[in-house]
Amino acid sequence: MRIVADENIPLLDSFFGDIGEIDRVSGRAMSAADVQNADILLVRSVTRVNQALLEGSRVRFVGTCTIGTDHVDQQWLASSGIAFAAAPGCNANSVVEYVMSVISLHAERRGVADWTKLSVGIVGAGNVGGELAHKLERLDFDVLCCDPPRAEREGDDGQKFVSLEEVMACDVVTLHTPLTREGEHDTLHLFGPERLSALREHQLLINTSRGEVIDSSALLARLDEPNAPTVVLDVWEHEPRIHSELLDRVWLATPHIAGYSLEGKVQGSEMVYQALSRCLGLPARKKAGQFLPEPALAKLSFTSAAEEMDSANIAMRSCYDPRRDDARMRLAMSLPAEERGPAFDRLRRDYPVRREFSSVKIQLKGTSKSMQDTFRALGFKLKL
Ligand SMILES: NC(=O)C1=CN([C@@H]2O[C@H](COP(=O)(O)OP(=O)(O)OC[C@H]3O[C@@H](n4cnc5c(N)ncnc54)[C@H](O)[C@@H]3O)[C@@H](O)[C@H]2O)C=CC1
Ligand SMILES: O=C(O)C(=O)[C@H](O)COP(=O)(O)O
Repeated sequence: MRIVADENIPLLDSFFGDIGEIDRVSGRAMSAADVQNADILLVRSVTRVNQALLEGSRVRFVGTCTIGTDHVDQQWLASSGIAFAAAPGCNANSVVEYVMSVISLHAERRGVADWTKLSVGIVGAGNVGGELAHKLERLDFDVLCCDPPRAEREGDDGQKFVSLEEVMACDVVTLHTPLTREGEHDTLHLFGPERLSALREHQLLINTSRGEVIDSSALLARLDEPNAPTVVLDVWEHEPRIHSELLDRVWLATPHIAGYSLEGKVQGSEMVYQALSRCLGLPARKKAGQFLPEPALAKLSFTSAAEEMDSANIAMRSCYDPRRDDARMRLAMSLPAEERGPAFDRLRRDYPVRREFSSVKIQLKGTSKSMQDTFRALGFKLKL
């Protein structure tokens, strides 16, 4: 069995080595010639998987080790009898931790002593948005969610959803929809000139969904106007060749790495390994957890002298500080124009190991119940 795989998929040998012979290729540059003699194709989000790539090949299974599937023509795969699997939810927690870290930095920057006083509006309440809402509610934030497809499916029996306009009145507006180009609720340029003009100076707009959910020319124009909102972008139109003027105008800019915790990436590989094993009728005994190394930061300790929010900020930022990704991104994007695309991809290929909050044990000595609840809600393990 011949497997062609994006070289950036972690643990290829560990998960897939005994299923077939693996050829590693660049996901971004993958061509029809690369996959011609493959039986199995494993990708991440940067490979367009469609008729042009696969027609005439032997490929019978395609797996993407990502949540998003907008790069895959699933209709064509189904009509060609090619099995397909994605990794829903694999890196949802990583994105949630990115957003929580951004919100905590924003609160500090704005002089908001209690970050839970910021209302948060979530657009798209699936695996990422739903988990984010859950964590924020546990922390006592006011959260509003807009998800018309879920609202229609679940009716009055489900969770309460509000309109996009209501969500857009929140202090923080964060986008977690898939990129869809057709249908009643398509999201391509969901945030165009009109919606962007409704956002005000005190508001924070975060996009970790797909770049094309925001019209970047309209955003650029809006950011040049008075009373523009603060913007954080992890995803960009036309990656890896991003709009560098936009980069100059956003507060935090990161190279599509919100989902890049080690846990998230390895779970993506595991979920596709499970799906492929099912498809081939093989036992699937390997688990992501067995391959995760010991974290560099294993323990943090706070005493009764620790202040709740300061301690939570220290803990979150010791695990993950988006400002470091922003600094690396700005440095890379200061290269000459023709070198920026490859530099964007290098930032992603060579991404440093980032562990999730759950990898750190927090020791709390004589601290309040409220402080313990905060750490638990953030996802840290407690050692009392
Ligand atoms: N920046 C990054 O590193 C990452 C980005 N992503 C992106 O985040 C997206 C969301 O991920 P999940 O939550 O796991 O997906 P999901 O499929 O579980 O949830 C998406 C939700 O958006 C809702 N939705 C669809 N159209 C909508 C609209 N017009 N308005 C409001 N809600 C709408 C859906 O009903 C669904 O509940 C992915 O599709 C992917 O594009 C995912 C992982 C990492
Ligand atoms: O899972 C998704 O969806 C994502 O956006 C991934 O985190 C993107 O990672 P790559 O596939 O581009 O490595």
